[in-house]
Amino acid sequence: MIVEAPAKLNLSLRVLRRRGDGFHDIESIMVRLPGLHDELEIQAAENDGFSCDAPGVPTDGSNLVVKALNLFRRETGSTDSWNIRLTKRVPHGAGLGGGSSDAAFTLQALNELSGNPVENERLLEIAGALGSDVPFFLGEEVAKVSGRGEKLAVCEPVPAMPVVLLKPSFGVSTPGAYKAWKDSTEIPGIAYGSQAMPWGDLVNDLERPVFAKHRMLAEMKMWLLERPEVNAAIMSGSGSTMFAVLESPDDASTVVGGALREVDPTLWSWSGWTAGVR
Ligand SMILES: C[C@](O)(CO)[C@H](O)COP(=O)(O)OP(=O)(O)OC[C@H]1O[C@@H](n2ccc(N)nc2=O)[C@H](O)[C@@H]1O
Ligand SMILES: Nc1ncnc2c1ncn2[C@@H]1O[C@H](COP(=O)(O)OP(=O)(O)OP(=O)(O)O)[C@@H](O)[C@H]1O
Repeated sequence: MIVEAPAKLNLSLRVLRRRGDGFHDIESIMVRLPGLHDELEIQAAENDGFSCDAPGVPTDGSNLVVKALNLFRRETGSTDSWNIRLTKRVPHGAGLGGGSSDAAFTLQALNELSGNPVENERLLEIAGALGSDVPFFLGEEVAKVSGRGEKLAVCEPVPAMPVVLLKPSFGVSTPGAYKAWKDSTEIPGIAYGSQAMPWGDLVNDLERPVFAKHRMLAEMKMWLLERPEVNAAIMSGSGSTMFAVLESPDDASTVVGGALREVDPTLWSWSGWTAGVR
């Protein structure tokens, strides 16, 4: 079975409060990027096997795909063995939920290949144990997420939008971003507030802690906001990816070319459409 595991963007990310368990309650509108996805090849085998082609992504038991397999087996008592090959296309440490998506789609595929022994509700609980972004990938392509990330709700229609993603060579630690959130301060002159879109606000409360540590991300955001082709620009998740909502998909190469020339020639970039109402 070949499975695509898409990335996600946070169109809005509000951090509400720190919880007693060390996590934070959030409210976020999350959207998949169907065109930017990892690929999982899952086959029945004599013995378990896992391979991954990307440098910097663990291939041992700490990989979220292996963790998903182990949790699925513990849940079902299944003795089946699987060989899983992961081809990474979503950069990691990027705020794009790459590993989380891999875990969710591994869970879903194993359940299907095993005759659906695990009910959806229980699958969501297992997903939540794998990580806060994992449950989102078992639901709709656009969803309102709350709690730690395990509560999914239907959200108002969001249009599919043309976007450009730009990521510097460094990643951002998600735990570090949340840890720094409460006491972080704003850099003067940087726009942190929400940007009004026809369907709602683009805003990310983790920009404040992350920009305090990585000023170039703040400067990249301001550079994007000054471009006539860009309607809005914001960081996704805990970063380091910044994304711009474009006036037209035809402007993508102009924006990317300008960023490579004027911001950072080593930027990773991707352009395409978010999921949503066409
Ligand atoms: C930033 C987002 O990606 C936005 O979608 C998510 O909130 C984070 O999702 P994730 O990377 O799957 O996060 P997890 O792997 O569950 O948690 C990593 C660490 O981030 C912090 N964390 C995560 C989620 C959350 N709601 N509050 C937190 O404080 C915790 O220190 C946690 O130990
Ligand atoms: N299958 C996987 N793909 C990518 N990273 C993985 C995977 N399994 C474990 N990891 C580890 O988990 C870390 C975070 O992975 P992931 O890509 O989900 O986070 P992210 O891109 O920062 O997304 P977000 O910040 O939105 O959660 C990686 O830096 C890597 O070390």
